[in-house]
Amino acid sequence: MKKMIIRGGKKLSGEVIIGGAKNSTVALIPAAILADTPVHFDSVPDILDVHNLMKILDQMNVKSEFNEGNLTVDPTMIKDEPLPGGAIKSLRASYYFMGALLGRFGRAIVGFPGGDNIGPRPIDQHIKGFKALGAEVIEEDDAVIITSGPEGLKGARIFMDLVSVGATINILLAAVRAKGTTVIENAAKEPEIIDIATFLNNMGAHIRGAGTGEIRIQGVDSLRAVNTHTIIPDRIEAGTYLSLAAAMGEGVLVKNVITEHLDSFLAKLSEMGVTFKVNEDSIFVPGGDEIIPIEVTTSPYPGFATDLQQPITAVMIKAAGESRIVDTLYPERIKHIPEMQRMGVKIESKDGVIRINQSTELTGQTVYADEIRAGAALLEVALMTNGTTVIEKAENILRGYDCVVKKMTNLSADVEIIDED
Ligand SMILES: CC(=O)N[C@H]1[C@@H](OP(=O)(O)OP(=O)(O)OC[C@H]2O[C@@H](n3ccc(=O)[nH]c3=O)[C@H](O)[C@@H]2O)O[C@H](CO)[C@@H](O)[C@@H]1O
Ligand SMILES: C=C(OP(=O)(O)O)C(=O)O
Repeated sequence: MKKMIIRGGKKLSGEVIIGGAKNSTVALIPAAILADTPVHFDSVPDILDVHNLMKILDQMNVKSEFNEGNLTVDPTMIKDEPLPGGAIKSLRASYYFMGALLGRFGRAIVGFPGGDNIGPRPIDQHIKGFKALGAEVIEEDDAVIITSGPEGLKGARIFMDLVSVGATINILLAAVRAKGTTVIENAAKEPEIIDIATFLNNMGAHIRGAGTGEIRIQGVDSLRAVNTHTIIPDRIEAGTYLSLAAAMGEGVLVKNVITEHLDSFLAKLSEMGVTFKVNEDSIFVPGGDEIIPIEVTTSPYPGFATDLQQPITAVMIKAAGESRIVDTLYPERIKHIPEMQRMGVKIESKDGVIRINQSTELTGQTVYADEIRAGAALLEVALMTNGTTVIEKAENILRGYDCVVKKMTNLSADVEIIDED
C-alpha cells in the first residue's frame, strides 16, 4: 500500500508538461497485439496502468520494454493464452484484450475487468458488438469466453444503445481484421478513439469516421507498424493541473496540451471567472481570480468529462456561493465526498446533485483515495490546507497520473509517496 503525504499551504507556480493520455495508452497497448510486427509508442505516461498492462502482455509471451516514455511491444511470438485474472483485475481497460484477442485469434477468454469504484459499469454494449460480428459469448466463472465461428468474424452494422468509449474501441479492435465492413452507429467521439484509429490506420487498417458518431471499418488481413506512434496528451491530467492552477496557483503554465480537447472544460473555467491565456499547445493561468459559482453537467465528449467533475471541485471551493455538479455518466461517482467533508469542504450529494459551497476552514487529514479522480481531487484539497494530509491507497492516483510527485514538486508543492510494503 502506498501513501501520499502532502504538506499543504504553498502557492503553486512554474511549468508542468502533460504526459500521454492514459485512456489512449490503455487501449493502444492491447491494440498492439493485433500487429504482425513489433510496435513502438512514444509519449507513454509512466503510470501503474501501463505497468499492469505490460504484466498482462507477458502472460501472452508478448515482450514489452518501457523506458523514458518509449514503449516497444513485440507481439510476433504471441501465445493464445486465456487471461482469467491476475493483473486483469487491476484496471478497467483490460477489457480491451477481449476485442484485441478476438481480432487476432478469433477467440478470447478474459476475466471481468477491475478498475475504479465509480458505480455500476456494465459491458453489455461490448458483448452486443461482439455478437453482432458473429461471435458466441458466454459469461462463466467471472470470465467472458468469446468465440467466433469457423468462418471468423464478419463485419456488421452495430447500433450502440448508449454512447460508450470502451464498447466503441473494443468493437473497433475486433472488427479491424474481420471480413467485410463494420459500421458502428452512435459511436463515442472522444479524442482517444481518433488516436486508436490513427494508430491502426498507420499500420494498414481501414477505419473512417473516428471522432464522429459513425465509424466505418473495412477489415484487413494484416497490420504492420512502420512508424512510432506518438500518444496524444492527456486532457484529464491537463484539466487537473489547470484546476489546481486556478485554485491556488500564482502563475502556472500547462504545456503539451491540445487545447481543442479542453474546450468544454475551459468554457467552464471562463464561466467561473478564471483568467487564462491559450497558446498553440500550452495554457497559462495567472491565478488569484475571484471565483464565481457555476453548474456543471457531465456528458460524453465533447461535453464536460466525468473524469474532471472531481478535479474541478477544488476551484468550486473558492467560489462565493453554491456550485452544483450532476454526473450523468456516473451518478455514484461520489466517493470523495465523505473524505472531503472531513477536510472541512462544504460538499454534499443529494438526489443526484453534488453541491459545493465556499470552504475556508480546510484541514489536513488522513483520507482514502477510493478511485483515481477522487484521489486527484483529494490531493488538490490537501494542497489548499495549511496542514499535512495523508492519502491512503495512493496507487489509485499513480494508476493514471504520470510522474505526479515530480510534477507537483516542480510546481513548488510538498508531496511525497511512501511505500508501506
Ligand atoms: C479506460 C477509459 O477510457 N476509461 C474511460 C471510459 O470508461 P468506459 O469506457 O468504461 O466508459 P463508457 O464510455 O463505456 O461508459 C459510459 C456510460 O455507459 C455505461 N455503459 C457502458 C458500456 C456498456 O456496455 N454498458 C453501459 O451501460 C456506463 O455505465 C457509463 O454510464 O469512459 C468513461 C466515460 O467518459 C471515463 O470515465 C473513463 O475514464
Ligand atoms: C474512470 C477512470 O478510469 P478507468 O476507466 O480506467 O477506471 C478515469 O480515468 O477517471
